[in-house]
Amino acid sequence: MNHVNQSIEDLNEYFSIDDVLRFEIGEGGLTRAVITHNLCKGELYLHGAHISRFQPSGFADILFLSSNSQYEADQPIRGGVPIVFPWFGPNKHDNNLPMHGYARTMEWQMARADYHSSKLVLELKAYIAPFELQYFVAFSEHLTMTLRVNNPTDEVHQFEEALHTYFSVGDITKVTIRGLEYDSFINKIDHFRIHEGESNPITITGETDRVYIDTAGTSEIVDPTLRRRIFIDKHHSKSTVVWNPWIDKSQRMTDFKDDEWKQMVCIESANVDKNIVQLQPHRFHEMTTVIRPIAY
Ligand SMILES: O=P(O)(O)OC[C@H]1O[C@H](O)[C@H](O)[C@@H](O)[C@@H]1O
Repeated sequence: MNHVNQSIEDLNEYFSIDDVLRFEIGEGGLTRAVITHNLCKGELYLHGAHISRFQPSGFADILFLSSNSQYEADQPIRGGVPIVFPWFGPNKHDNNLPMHGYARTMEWQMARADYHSSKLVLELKAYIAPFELQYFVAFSEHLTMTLRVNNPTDEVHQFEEALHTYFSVGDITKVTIRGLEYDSFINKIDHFRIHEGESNPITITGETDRVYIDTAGTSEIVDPTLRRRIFIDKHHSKSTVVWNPWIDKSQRMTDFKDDEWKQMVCIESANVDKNIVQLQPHRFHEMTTVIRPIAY
């Protein structure tokens, strides 16, 4: 189909699947896919290819979504999984460019929807010069996200990327994050100084904004309040970002409620800073994250 203007009618005609996938107008008039199958419920906005909901059967929502989120065409949605691309944080050459790049505020195009073996796979596409992007999202008992970046040019190009996943937690002060012990990190709230890794799992006791470089392993959120663990597996992601704005920053964020820091933590699968990707001509790079909740 023509991927330029995708109306709700066109999207439903080409991609809807009975009792599994439909398209509708969501918050702020933005188009979203609604996923309902026997293993999970989900939502994905074409604005930013932004997953705003993932709720496997038997669990409360896995993703945090701010009740103050704006849902405006030029703003990122606050919560869910914003895609950070092609730079992380402020642009290093031009401060007027948007924080975290263009991907999270542009309109993505639906390219494919397949349902088999209780797994719904959506493919979305976008173009951010000089890159062609494909985003594969599989909704099942797990949530699997793969960002594929293609370099169709004859030159090497570099980019940073992150799947900036907001996790919903029962009480952030009781949560521990495992899997990053002994790894040193860039501490953004301490003038970007390198801090040595700690032997204990991470606990959040204040504003936290850490970039772990060369960390390719699985992380785990242990949430005794919601009685669940969430495993975060990664492939071809060498950086991990841990973020919670805590009290003061929450009050400064207009699209975030003052007390919502208690109910969320971001664990971001990424390739940033020294792990920036140098993409050779006519090659692609794929970064995958799998979100696996387990009750306990
Ligand atoms: O407010 P945003 O542009 O969505 O950024 C939210 C956060 O994203 C990342 O986690 C960065 O490390 C933080 O420094 C930033 O505050």
